[in-house]
Amino acid sequence: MANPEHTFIAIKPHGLMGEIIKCYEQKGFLLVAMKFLRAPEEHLRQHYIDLKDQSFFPGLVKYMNSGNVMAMEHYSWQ
Ligand SMILES: Nc1ncnc2c1ncn2[C@@H]1O[C@H](COP(=O)(O)OP(=O)(O)OP(=O)(O)O)[C@@H](O)[C@H]1O
Ligand SMILES: CC(C)=CCC/C(C)=C/CC/C(C)=C/COP(=O)(O)OP(=O)(O)O
Repeated sequence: MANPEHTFIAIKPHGLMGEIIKCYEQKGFLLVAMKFLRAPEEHLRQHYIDLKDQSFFPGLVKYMNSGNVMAMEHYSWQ
């Protein structure tokens, strides 16, 4: 099998984590690593750097930093 594509997916939990993960699995994304953590503000600023000039950027960083996220790595094959 060809080398897999690696995809990062972060979910901000609202009680539907299982359903959301299942949707990705059904689309062929294989969950290979997951970690529940609070993303540091500076990390989020860098992650969303493309959006830094958008009006919602400060709110986005604040929201994503306001509690834990489920950070996941998935493999998929074309
Ligand atoms: N118009 C908007 N108003 C408010 N928040 C937005 C808006 N557009 C994007 N966002 C927030 O910014 C986040 C990142 O947006 P982005 O366009 O980078 O999408 P993405 O799903 O992370 O895609 P990709 O990983 O391909 O960049 C979204 O998950 C959403 O929370
Ligand atoms: C929305 C968004 C951008 C979220 C980012 C969240 C974030 C900071 C994810 C980092 C995950 C990571 C590399 C963990 C390392 O775990 P490890 O077990 O390999 O190493 P460690 O536990 O020894 O540090």
